[in-house]
Amino acid sequence: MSERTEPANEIVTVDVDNPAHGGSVIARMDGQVVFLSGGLPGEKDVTVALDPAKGSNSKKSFRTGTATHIGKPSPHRVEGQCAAASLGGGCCDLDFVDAQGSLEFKRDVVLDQLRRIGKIELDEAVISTESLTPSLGWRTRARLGVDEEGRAGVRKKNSHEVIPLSAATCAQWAAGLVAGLEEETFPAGAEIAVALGEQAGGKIDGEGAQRSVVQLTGSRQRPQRKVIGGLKNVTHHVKMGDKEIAWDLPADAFWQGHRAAPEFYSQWLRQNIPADLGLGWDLYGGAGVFAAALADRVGAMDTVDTGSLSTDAGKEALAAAGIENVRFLSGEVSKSLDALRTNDEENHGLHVVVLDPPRTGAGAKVVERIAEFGPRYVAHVGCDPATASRDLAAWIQSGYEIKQLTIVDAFPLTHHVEMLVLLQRVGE
Ligand SMILES: C[S@@+](CC[C@H](N)C(=O)[O-])C[C@H]1O[C@@H](n2cnc3c(N)ncnc32)[C@H](O)[C@@H]1O
Repeated sequence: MSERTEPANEIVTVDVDNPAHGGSVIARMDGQVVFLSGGLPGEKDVTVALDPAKGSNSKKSFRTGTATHIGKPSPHRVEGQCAAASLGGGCCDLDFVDAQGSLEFKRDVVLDQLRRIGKIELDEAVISTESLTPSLGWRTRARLGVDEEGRAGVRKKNSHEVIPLSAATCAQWAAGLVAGLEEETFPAGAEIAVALGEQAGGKIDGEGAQRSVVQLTGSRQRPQRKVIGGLKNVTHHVKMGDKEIAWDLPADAFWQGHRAAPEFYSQWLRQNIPADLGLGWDLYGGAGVFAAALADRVGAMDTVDTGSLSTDAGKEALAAAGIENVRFLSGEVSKSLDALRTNDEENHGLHVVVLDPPRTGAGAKVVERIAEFGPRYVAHVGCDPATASRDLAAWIQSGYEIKQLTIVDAFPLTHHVEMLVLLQRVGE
């Protein structure tokens, strides 16, 4: 029997146009669009190894490929900064661009998705951008895969294969996050959640940093969890106005990825949402960070989330901070809306809704349902430009207008981006 050989990659040279959603960039080749990874906007004479045009790809008007040599690099190009990504890790797909280039890349993607998906064209005056710092070592929580030999590490891109910690670590991780774990063995196929405690502003405690390591086995939806190292919970401190609030959270509970994010987002909310409001809702509220940020701006607040670990931590944190006007509910947002209060104790109605859905977005139906309750202000936080654009279009269709869009590079080294959007009911 003859051996099957893989077809050799076709090599072409292109100039890069604009960035695309998902971290690739777009070039054109004889009128055909090429989505290529490893390139930056404006780069010229880029050598591309095209992926074989097979299956559905061959029938479509686009090809995919990888940049292998850059003739005329972007002024924003830097040496790859992540050791794990250089070995194929699925973590840092944009580790070869500086902070300014990263922010411009993400701004272009967000505005493009708003135009294409949301049919939304914004006035420059309502758009602002921000890069969270630091741009390296910004993550104090991570999830590691475990290989057949029991070694923990970064999963390869689109694969279950693991790059063991002894071979490489990820440049997103704060110093000390995974220290010593390269010498331990874990059950094959488990997931390891690890977290470090932080002071206000995301500053890490240095040598004395608290750490928690939680092993997750079994199904992804309902894993068996076991604290296998350090503390049961680590503490995150967030400054809000003249208060500093402390959250004690397990390593596997949701907390914003960038260590400066909770404080930045809280300040943004406090700057953009006026005081003296009636009722508020904090939907997909996690541990109630946004509810806490607005607690002194509203009469009362209801927050809803499916995650019981963060809900429990939120209840404790707000009680310890003396915040008494926030009520935590566990459940799916779509099924909980009718159970939420519609007035505060002084009979003021629903004035503000904050929603921070997962990457899939809230969905047009949920947005339309919330809009029926008629809040004056909506703060929509979206971590996927495509689904957020769809949700924002639904807000506009439901009678709201965008007053402010802040595009935040909250996930440096990756293509991910956060959108903080303030909407107001038309006529308010
Ligand atoms: C991006 S996080 C926002 C967390 C929160 N705003 C914070 O800053 O901590 C999304 C949250 O949505 C929750 N979630 C996901 N799907 C949900 C749903 N259908 N209904 C309610 N909560 C959901 C997750 O548990 C997670 O806490």
